[in-house]
Amino acid sequence: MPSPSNPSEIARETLRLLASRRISPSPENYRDIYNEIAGTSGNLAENFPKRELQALQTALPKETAVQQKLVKRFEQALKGRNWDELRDGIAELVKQLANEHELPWSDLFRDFLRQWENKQAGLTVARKREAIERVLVAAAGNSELLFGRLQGLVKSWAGSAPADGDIPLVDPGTIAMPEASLPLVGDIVADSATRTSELSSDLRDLFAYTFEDLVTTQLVDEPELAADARMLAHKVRCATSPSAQQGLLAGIKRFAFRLEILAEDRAELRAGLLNLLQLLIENVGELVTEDRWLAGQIDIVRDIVASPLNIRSIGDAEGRLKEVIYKQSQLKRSLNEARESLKQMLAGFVDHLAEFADSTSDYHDKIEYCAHRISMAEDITQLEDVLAEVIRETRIIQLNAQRSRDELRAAKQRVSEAEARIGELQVELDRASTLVRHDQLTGALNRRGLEEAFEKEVARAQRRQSTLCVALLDIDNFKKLNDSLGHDAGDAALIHLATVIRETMRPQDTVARFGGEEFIIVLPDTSVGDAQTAIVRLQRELTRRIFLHNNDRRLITFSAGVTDLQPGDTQVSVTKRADEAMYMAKQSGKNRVMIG
Ligand SMILES: Nc1nc2c(ncn2[C@@H]2O[C@H](COP(=O)(O)OP(=O)(O)OP(=O)(O)O)[C@@H](O)[C@H]2O)c(=O)[nH]1
Repeated sequence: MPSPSNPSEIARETLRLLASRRISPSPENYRDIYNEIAGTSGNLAENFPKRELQALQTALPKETAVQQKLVKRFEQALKGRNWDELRDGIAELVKQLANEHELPWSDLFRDFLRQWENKQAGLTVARKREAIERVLVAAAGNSELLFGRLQGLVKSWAGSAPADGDIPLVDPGTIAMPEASLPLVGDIVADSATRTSELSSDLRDLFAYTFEDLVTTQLVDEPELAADARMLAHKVRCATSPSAQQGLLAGIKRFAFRLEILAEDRAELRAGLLNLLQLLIENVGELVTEDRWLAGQIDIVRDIVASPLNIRSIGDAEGRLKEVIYKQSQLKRSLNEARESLKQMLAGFVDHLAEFADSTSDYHDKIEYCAHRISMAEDITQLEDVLAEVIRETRIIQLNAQRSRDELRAAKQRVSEAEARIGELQVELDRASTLVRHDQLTGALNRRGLEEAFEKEVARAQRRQSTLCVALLDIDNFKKLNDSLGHDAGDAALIHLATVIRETMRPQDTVARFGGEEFIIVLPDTSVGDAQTAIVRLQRELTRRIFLHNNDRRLITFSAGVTDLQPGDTQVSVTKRADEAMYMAKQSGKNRVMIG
């Protein structure tokens, strides 16, 4: 049979063959057999490289709205195997990419440089750098967006009022950048017109440089954060693709948040220090009665400056300083009063002495006159009168002398009473005011001190949205220890426990004596599980550091309740919960820690 030559014959023959070969009449099978009969290859439709084009479509950029639209069009064309649509789509995409490169980067850089070097009121180099960093983060990997944002930024700088005086190019405290190591403006601008395609790489370098060299120098006291900054710098350098840059965003935001917290802490620290210094200066006038007080004050400040600063130690020093100053002023006032009454007594006594001297010289004159009258007397009756006068004058002088002696005795008595009062006052003030916020026996905070510390910790936890735990400890069988070893041994045991607590817990944990043999520990930034673990660790430490009294070894144990601060809690409610948990610990056998 001759081969069919025209399309309708080929079509008919195709249908026949499909039937005789029992092949299902799908469009693909029809097309295959048609090609077979017509002697044509799979040609265009057959060769349509669907898989390759799909891979191409996946790789196409989709950052901007325009790009996304074009990719959509490409996808449609691909679905319909429409070569024409594909061709037009690709052409437009290429054109769009070319347009993107036509963004006037060199103009923008000229303006950028100009505004970078201009001095605007309130804008330091550090601020400008910060703004650039923000733009970089916001437009990571999207050059069109980056262009728009940078342009907006440069315009805002241009719109700022020029600075009157010399604005420092670098904020105080910011490290000056060694010119040789600057990977930024100079290099970028030198050939910005020819290297616009390398823009984001240069800006990445600038970004990494900021993290690695500038941020880390500000984090000498924060090695963990500094290590994170270096890690981020490394990641920024490696993040060449838009998706990698996008992936960096969350990390950078987290880092920025931590920097913000750190800045807040530092501000608080600075304010605390300033308060402390102010307090010292304001009250220096009070520190005149005894030099050792002044030395004590200075010692405290010296200690604070010598040790690593933290908000709690400054708060603690401030509290102690206030108490010392209070005591000092009280003591000074009392001493002044006592001195004043001594002065008055002395003045009174001198008056009496003068009076006494007057009356004695009067007496002498009178006796002399009497002696004269005796020598002139002619009979006994005349002598009687003179003698009576001598006796009268002598009595008067005797009475005067006795009165002066009595007054002298009374004054002496009053002086010794005043002395005793000063002594008592000193002891009383030592007891009452030296440790107003601290328990005198153990040196831990007392209830008042705890109240203040608790308030501060709660405010801090709320501000940072962090957890805060409270543990209440009660020594087990303390009465037995007191009864068997004596009250002094009991006191020594309390001191021992307070010492072990202070040395075992973290510096940021607050320790207070809540009552007789009860202690409270406030644990900031701690989950309730971790707080329980910390208190159990304290129990273990107590078994290691055994209490020794007159060579008598006694194991001190305690039961504890731990709870965390809940929304709406007050110090009373949280302490009550911890107390209930502690009670449960006692009920279930003592020497254990329960969560409330
Ligand atoms: N040495 C000394 N003892 C104190 C002080 N304050 C309270 N105490 C004593 O602590 C004891 C507490 O006894 P209890 O409340 O019966 O408690 P406990 O014997 O520890 O019994 P549990 O708590 O059930 O384990 C009492 O004997 C108080 O006198 C103090 O400052 N010094």
